[in-house]
Amino acid sequence: MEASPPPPASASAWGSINSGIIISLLAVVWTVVWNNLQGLKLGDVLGRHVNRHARRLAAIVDPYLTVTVAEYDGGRMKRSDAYGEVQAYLHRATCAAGGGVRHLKAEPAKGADADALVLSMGDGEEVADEFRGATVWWLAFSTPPRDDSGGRGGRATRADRRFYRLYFLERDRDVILGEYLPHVRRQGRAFTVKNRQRKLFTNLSSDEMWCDNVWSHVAFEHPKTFDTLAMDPAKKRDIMDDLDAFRRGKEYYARVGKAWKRGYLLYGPPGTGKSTMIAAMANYLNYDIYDIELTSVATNTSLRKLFIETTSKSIIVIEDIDCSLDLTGKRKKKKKKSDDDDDKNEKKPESTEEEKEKSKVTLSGVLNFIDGLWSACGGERIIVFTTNHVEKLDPALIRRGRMDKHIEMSYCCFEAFKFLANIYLGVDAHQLFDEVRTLLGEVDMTPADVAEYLTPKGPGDNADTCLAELVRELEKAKAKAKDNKTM
Ligand SMILES: Nc1ncnc2c1ncn2[C@@H]1O[C@H](COP(=O)(O)OP(=O)(O)OP(=O)(O)O)[C@@H](O)[C@H]1O
Ligand SMILES: [Mg+2]
Repeated sequence: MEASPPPPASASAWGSINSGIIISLLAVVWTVVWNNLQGLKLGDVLGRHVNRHARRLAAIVDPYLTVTVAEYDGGRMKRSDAYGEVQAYLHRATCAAGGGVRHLKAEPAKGADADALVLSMGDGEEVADEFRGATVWWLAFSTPPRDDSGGRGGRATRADRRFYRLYFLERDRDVILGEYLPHVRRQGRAFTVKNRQRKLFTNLSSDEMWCDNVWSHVAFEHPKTFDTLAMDPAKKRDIMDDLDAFRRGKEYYARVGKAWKRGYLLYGPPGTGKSTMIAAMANYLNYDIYDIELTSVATNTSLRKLFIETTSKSIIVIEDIDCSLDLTGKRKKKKKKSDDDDDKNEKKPESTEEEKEKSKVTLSGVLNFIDGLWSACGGERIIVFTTNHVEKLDPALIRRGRMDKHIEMSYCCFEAFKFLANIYLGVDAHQLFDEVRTLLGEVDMTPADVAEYLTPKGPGDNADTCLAELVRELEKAKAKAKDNKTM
């Protein structure tokens, strides 16, 4: 049986009345002296203490209830979300000067900052909190690991089992259970999102997977934002508005009965900024990125598992969807025996021997992943596909409802060029701008190439030399295009 922790000192209604009163009086005297030293008014201090001790005495006739939040509940290997949320909620009170917590626990922060520590209450520490006139106390405690698991069960059974226990008065039951606890979870989540180190996840191949781990991650620190992404300003605004509407759309999606997710298809030639756009979207929304390498996903079942293990507030990306698998418009062709029991009734795409080797995920597996029943779990996810060849994709894959917004990433227009010139060279106007405008109207050049020519390469390079080089390259491209036409 789990060892029961001592009740919180502040909630010591079960202590003897006499010692309670003596301790209370001593506490009042000490605090009055201390606060007078700090310059506070005697009346205020006395008033506060009388209130607090009156509450404690009231607790003698009004018993306490408790709610315990475990870090790992049951045999689960995944840390409980509720525990993390309570820990985050209590973070400020734990670290606050004068908050009463003297012993803190420190763990290395998972993220890019190697020096950062996550601080939480040490064992036996408690903090008080107020909510709608009710006082509650949170106590942190842990118990030794269970030794009946025979070494099974991963992290949950090898380390101390940690808990938070909430104490509150019977009379506050409704407000605490109905309002305070949801409030703690919401606030804890908001704190975590605000302070978290965003992550870029990639799926592990089936040989690398262990336990329930299907993703590995690094800190996501891509510098690209919408402020440095060159594209038609109206189009950029439209995308940002769309993302804003999605982020705020929880009630809307619930009202119309749709899962809270949105699909974006980014298509266009190489170097037009599709991957860059994904980074800008993640930075704008403050979401994590799950980058799925589809060729290392063994089966449709594994794909579903990957999806289930993603968290909300994330962008799930499949780059170059046309190259990852043979998903291109062959759904209705001949039916083959499936590698995966789950896929028995699916029509597999026709593919070469080599593709069959690696492509065990089918088109219908991907369709299910995007909008099957499981895709509704969790919510607040964006799914992004990128491709260089939109015309090759099966229409079912990219129809509205699956890929809700189709964004063409195109060759560099004059507006995008001006934007890049400003970022790379700090110029808004130049005598070569007119020439660049004419040439960009005649030849196709990607923003990636334009950005490269506008990047100063040495100490002698400046706006004049970089723009002159860009004009030269545009002229070369124009001549080449002309030659190709006449051939
Ligand atoms: N619209 C753009 N604005 C600013 N920089 C851009 C833009 N497009 C491309 N770049 C720059 O060009 C480089 C390549 O872009 P990116 O990788 O996003 O292209 P892509 O469309 O994803 O190409 P691919 O189809 O080959 O994956 C990036 O380093 C990026 O900085
Ligand atoms: Mg790319």
